[in-house]
Parts: sequence; C-alpha cells; structure tokens
Amino acid sequence: MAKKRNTKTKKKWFTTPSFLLDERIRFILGISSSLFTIYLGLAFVSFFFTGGADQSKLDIQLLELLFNSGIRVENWTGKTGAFLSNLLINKGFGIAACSILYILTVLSIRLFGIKIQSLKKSILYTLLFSIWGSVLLAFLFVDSTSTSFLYLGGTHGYFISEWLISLIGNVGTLFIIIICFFSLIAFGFKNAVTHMKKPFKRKAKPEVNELELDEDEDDDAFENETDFQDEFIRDSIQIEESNNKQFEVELEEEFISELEEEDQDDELAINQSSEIELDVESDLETIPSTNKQDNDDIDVELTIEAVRVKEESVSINHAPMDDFDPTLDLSNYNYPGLDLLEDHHINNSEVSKEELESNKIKIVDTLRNYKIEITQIKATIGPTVTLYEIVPAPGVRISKIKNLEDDIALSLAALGIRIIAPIPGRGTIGIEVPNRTPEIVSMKSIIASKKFQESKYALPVALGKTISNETYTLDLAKMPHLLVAGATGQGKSVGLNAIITSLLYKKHPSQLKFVLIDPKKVELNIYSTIEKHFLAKLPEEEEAIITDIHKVIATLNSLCVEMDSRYDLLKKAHARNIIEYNTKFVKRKLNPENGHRYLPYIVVIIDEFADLIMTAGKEVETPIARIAQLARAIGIHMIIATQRPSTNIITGVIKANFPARIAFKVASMIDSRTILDSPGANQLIGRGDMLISLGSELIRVQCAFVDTPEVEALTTYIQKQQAYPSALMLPEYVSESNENLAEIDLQKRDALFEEAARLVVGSQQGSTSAIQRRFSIGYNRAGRIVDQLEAAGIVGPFEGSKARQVLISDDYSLEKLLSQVLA
Ligand SMILES: Nc1ncnc2c1ncn2[C@@H]1O[C@H](COP(=O)(O)OP(=O)(O)OP(=O)(O)O)[C@@H](O)[C@H]1O
Repeated sequence: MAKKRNTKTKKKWFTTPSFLLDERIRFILGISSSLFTIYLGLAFVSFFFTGGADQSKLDIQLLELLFNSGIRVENWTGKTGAFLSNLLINKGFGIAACSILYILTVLSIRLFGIKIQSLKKSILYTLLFSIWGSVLLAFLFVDSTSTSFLYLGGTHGYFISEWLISLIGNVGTLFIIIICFFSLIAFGFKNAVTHMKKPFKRKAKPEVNELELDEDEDDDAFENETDFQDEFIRDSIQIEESNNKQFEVELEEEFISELEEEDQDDELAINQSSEIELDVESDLETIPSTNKQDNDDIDVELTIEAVRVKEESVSINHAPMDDFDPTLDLSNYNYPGLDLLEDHHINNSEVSKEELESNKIKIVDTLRNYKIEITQIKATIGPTVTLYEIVPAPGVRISKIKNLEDDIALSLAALGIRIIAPIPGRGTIGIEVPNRTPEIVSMKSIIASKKFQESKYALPVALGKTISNETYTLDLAKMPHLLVAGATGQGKSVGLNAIITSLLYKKHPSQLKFVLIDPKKVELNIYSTIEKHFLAKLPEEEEAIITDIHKVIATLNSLCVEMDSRYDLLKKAHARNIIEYNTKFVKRKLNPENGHRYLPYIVVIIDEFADLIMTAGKEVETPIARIAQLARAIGIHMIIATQRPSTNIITGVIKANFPARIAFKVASMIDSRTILDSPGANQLIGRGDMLISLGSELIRVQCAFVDTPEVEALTTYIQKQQAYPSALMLPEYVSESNENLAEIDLQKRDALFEEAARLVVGSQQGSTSAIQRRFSIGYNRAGRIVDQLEAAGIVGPFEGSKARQVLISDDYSLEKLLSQVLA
C-alpha cells in the first residue's frame, strides 16, 4: 500500500511559449480561438449545402479568389470559409475533417484555463481518427464522387484507399481498416481491450490458484481502505491477470489519484471518461449482477463493473483541473519592493591600507616577542572585522599562538580579537581584528543580493555578511530550528527582524504563517498589522501576538495538535514531508473532501524565552522540545531567543533540540559555552556581530541591520493589501485532563478545591489563570482544580480562549453543593 508510485520525470512534448503565461494574452487568444471554431463550424455546415454552387469558384487561383471582390460565393462565411471548407473537406479528409472543430474546442477551453482534456492526446487521437475515417468513407463511398461535389472521404481518403485497393484488393483494404479501428480503440481507451475481450472471456475460467491467493492477500492488506479501493485492487488483479504486486499497487494508487482529481495529462482513458461511462451503463443493464461469494472463482467482469461505476461518478463531478495554486486566494498580492528598505551603509568608510599595515606590524611584532615566526600573512577585510590569516614557520605549536589572544589584543589596543587556530580546511591560523570604523550591513543590500534573490530555499533567511563580505543565507527549513542568544543590546532584536524581514520578502501569505510569542510585549508588536496576512493564532483570541504566559502554553500545545494532525495528513497522503505533501496537493492528487489542505510553513518565534521558562518551566519546555523534535517534516520551525544565556534557561533538553544556534556578544566565556558549546561569543564586538553554529561549523557573520521604521514600512505595505478574513486559526487545544472528565474522582480532590470554588463563585470568573495567581500555584495544578470544579458542576466546560461559565450563581447554592460533594 505504501509503495510509492514510480516518479519518473517525463519530458514535456511542448513547452509553453512565455507570452502564453500572460493571462490577458491567453484570454484574448481563447476568445479568438472560440470564435474561429464557430466560424469554421458554420463554414463546414454551409459547405454541405452550398459547396456544389461554389465549386467552380473554388477551383480558381487562391490569390485571385481572395482578392477579387467581384467573385462572390454562396457559403455563409464568405470566400475564406468556402476555401477552408473545400481545403479541409474535399481536398483533405472529407467529413472526418470536422474533427478539427473538436481540437479547436479543446484548445479554446484550455486557453481559458479550464482543462477538460489532455490537449496532446486530443490532437493525436483526433488526427489519427480523421485519417482512418477519411480512408473508411472513401472506401465505402468510392462511387459517390461522380454524383456529388462532396468527397465524403476527401482527396486524402480516396488516394489512400485507391492505393490500398490496388495493392491488396478490396478485402485486404477492409481488413486494414478494421485493424486500424481496433488499434485506435485499444490505444485510445484504457481497458478497452478488456471490454472487447469480455464476450469471449465470459465463460473462460481464470487461473484459480494464483488469483485467489492474490485476492486474499490484498483483501487483508487493504482491509482498512474503503470498499471501493478493495474493489479496485481486485480489478487490477483481474484486468492484468497477473500476480505482480508492484503493478497492482501502482494501478491502485493511480486510481485513487484519479478519484482525487488528479491532473490526468498522461491518461487518455480518464479523459475519455464519457465513453467509459457509456460502456459501463450498457454493461450494467445487460449483465445481471452476480454475487461474488456464490462463486468460488473470481468473477472478473463483475468487479470491474463495480469499479467503473464508482469511477463514473467521480469523473463527472470532478473534471481534471490545472494545478492548484495556493497563492490564488490573494492573487493580487504584491511582494514588497526594495524601496521600503534603506541604504544604511552610505556613511560606511573603508578600511584604510594604513590601518591594515599597522595591524599587520603589530601582530608580527607581538608574535616575534614570543619567538613565533610566521612565513605568510594575508588580510581579508570584512564588514566589521578583518581576518589576518597567518602561516606560522615550521615547528611552531598552534596552541602557543592561541594562548596569545590577550597579548595580541593588548598590542592592537582592540577588543573583540578572536584567534581561530587552525582555520578548518585552510591550514592557516586566523586572527580576527575589529575594524576601526565598522560597516553597517544594510538589509537592503542583503535582500538585493543575487544569492538571496535566486535562493531556492524553502524558508530563505538572509542574515548578513561573512568575514569575506559574502551574503550569508540559511534555509530555516533545514535548520530546522534556531536558538538565538546574546546579552542585551547586542543586536538580537535586529537579528530577529532580519530573519522575519527576509521571509516576508520571499514568501506569499498563503505559504507562511508566523506564531509570534513576545512576553516582553514590545519587540514583536510591530508585526500585529500583518495578522491577516502572515500570522496564526488561537481561535477567538483577540491579539495575534501572544504575550500572556497561559496563552503561550495553550498556543504551544495547540501547535502540538497541529503537528499531530499534519502528521496524520502526511500519512494518509503517503508523503514523507511537507514538500512532498504540498506537491501532491498542488497537483490535485489529494482531495480536500478527505481533510487534505495546503499546508503553509509555520515559523514560531519566541522573543525572550527566559521569561517563559522561569514562570512556566516544564509546561513550556515540554511542548517546545516536542515540536523541536518532531516538527521538521511537517513544516513547523521554531526560533527562540533569549538575553539570558544561562544553563537554567538554555537547558540540556533545549540544547539537544536546537542544533543551529546564533550567539551575539555575551558577557563571559561561560555564556558563550552555554550557547555554542565553545568560547568566542564573548570576544565579539557587539552591534550585530555574531557567531553562527551549525553543528560543527562556527561562522562569524555581521548581522544585517534593519531599523524599526523600515520594518514598519514593510508591514504597512503588506497590511494595505487584500488580506485573508482572519489570521490562520490554530487548532483548539483541550488539556488532556479535560478529556478524562468522567474519571475525575472528587474524593481525591485538590486541597485547594473548596477555596478555589469559593473564589470562582465569588468572582463569577472561571479562569484557570485567576486560580493560579490567587493561590500562587502552577498552571497544571490550577488546570486540575478547574477540571475538578467542572466535574462538581461548578463551572462549565472548556470554551477555547474564553473563560469558563460559572454555573453556580451565589454562595448559598455553592455551600449546598459543596456539602453534597464533600459528604
Ligand atoms: N546588525 C547591526 N548593525 C548595526 N547596528 C546594530 C545591529 N544590530 C544592533 N545594532 C545596534 O544595537 C542596538 C541594539 O540592538 P537590539 O535592539 O537588537 O539589541 P537586543 O540584543 O535585542 O537588546 P534587548 O535584548 O535589550 O532587546 C540597535 O539599536 C542598533 O543601534
């Protein structure tokens, strides 16, 4: 069942010219083509009546016919219509030439963007049919040419049939025509051979042993599928009379795909559904239904018919369509332009030759003081630091140079010197020295860079520039999550804005949603205006930017629910990850009626993760770890940021699940180790200077600078455009304890139960957070008490983000109820 369809890429027989990609041109061409079809149709019809009268005029030279206005014809569509009809019918394929109208109709409809048939197959089979038809008609009505102006088989038909008759005689020609007929049917219609063989096979017994075995196996294997799929599997066994399992599975998948409105470009049989349906209807009328269980042998025909009936209803209701385009919901959405961003580096000054030279001398001298000779030194100027790469003389111990970090810093009188000894893969030792006037790397230059613009990443993030001035981009989808830490004021918020900005520049609102968690309440608020375009939130939640700790817990758990439901969808679709799933969905291989939906990426950003861990501990750590462990394949990615890089915040669980980390400048080497598992972040110079650790790699990057007014301009630009009616709704999260309401034993109620009941009734507020605050207890315990209150009938059921209804209106009723409960 889970076997994959063979996904060979097929070469396109025809590539659409670029001008046809313009919808307006397609529309105009569609109208023109439709009107031309009608015109030609009228010309043909008229030709049958007026062709005789016009014949003499049609024999004159074409140019004269067309340009001599003195010549008039009877044909309703004028000389052009008369000429075309004569050319296609009499000089071409006879009456069979009318089939060109069919091709033109399919083409016109296709130009309007509606795909009812495969154009390739329509053209091919219609042309073959015309050739065959013209030969047949010419053969049958060979004498009619002498009595009528109309050549029923056209000149082509007469020529071929005359030639065949001379070659193989009348009988031979008839046989050739019959062979061609069956060939056309056999190749043109799927399963046509089976249907044609039906009358002969009716009494023939299938090879019982093999087939019975296969059928049993398949019944077991697919017992959880619908009856209809079972039928199909039997169908595939019997049609092919083969026990080749692989092939059955392929057929079955193909069929399910058809059900789900697959774009059947390559399957003429499905395109010809009306013929199949006709076939089936007549079969059903004539063949009495046979109970399969009555017969020990497999009834080939009966099962095939059952399948066809199902196929019929599906193919009528869901004609194959073009690929689904998720961006069509907001088809007028304009991606933001570069003009919204600013050029911050206008005042940037370059590192002078003199600065480089003096640094070089100081480095060489300091090393010499410690008896370390170098053979080579090379400088690479970065935006904020310059990397001096040195090759030490043979015999120098690398650790010796490494230990001189402080001495070199002293002699250069500069902070933020970092020694990389050795530079991996280069065979040199690097000394990073901050530039006297650091350059600001503007977000604009990074977004405009070729690397970012041409990036094919699923979630492209442009972070800044490396030490060699290259644009540094990452695919967040591959990370798959990111931990960002750094002391306050070192560029973390700017870094988060750079990440969000780059995603906003590349993604359509249908493809990406952010869940923004901001306990500090100020950092991410700027994005609230793009709620209906790019944000996701809990149902009935007013604010899309989550600031309340309880809502954070509910949101994280809701993301876990979303994660589980996405996994179910992937499983149902036999897709391994979101990309495969969405590709199938876009190709219309997944039916929305079966719960399938286009899955946008969800990027969860938590700014100040420390606040959450401090207040809710495990309650946030557990869902974060769960999402981090599992969410990669289903397109949920997390970025968590903190300015407190201590081990009680960045716990082992968090670290284990966030292999990709960014460190801005931190106060101590210990902090650096906590974030990156190595020192270095303590030697950064701040203001966006950062170290990115991707597993084993450690890269120094100057973060792109994007200022608040720029982000505002960007969000305003997006906000002004057509939006979805609301933010993406995350699934409602119902706490687990709630589900087991029936199992709650009030005899084992919480010690605070009574007090909580009085609080709730007194304040007429059934909120978990109120209980939590009032009694200074954890969220879980407060949740359990509320569940017990519900079980006792004091509060109503969970209602999403709204507070629960209080069912007891006064203290008297409460005391009465409590006396019963406590008894
Ligand atoms: N990439 C950068 N390039 C140039 N300057 C920067 C960059 N990033 C930050 N800065 C400067 O540093 C200041 C502080 O940055 P930011 O607000 O991002 O710090 P932070 O780490 O988020 O601080 P906090 O944790 O207190 O919010 C900015 O106002 C800006 O002047």
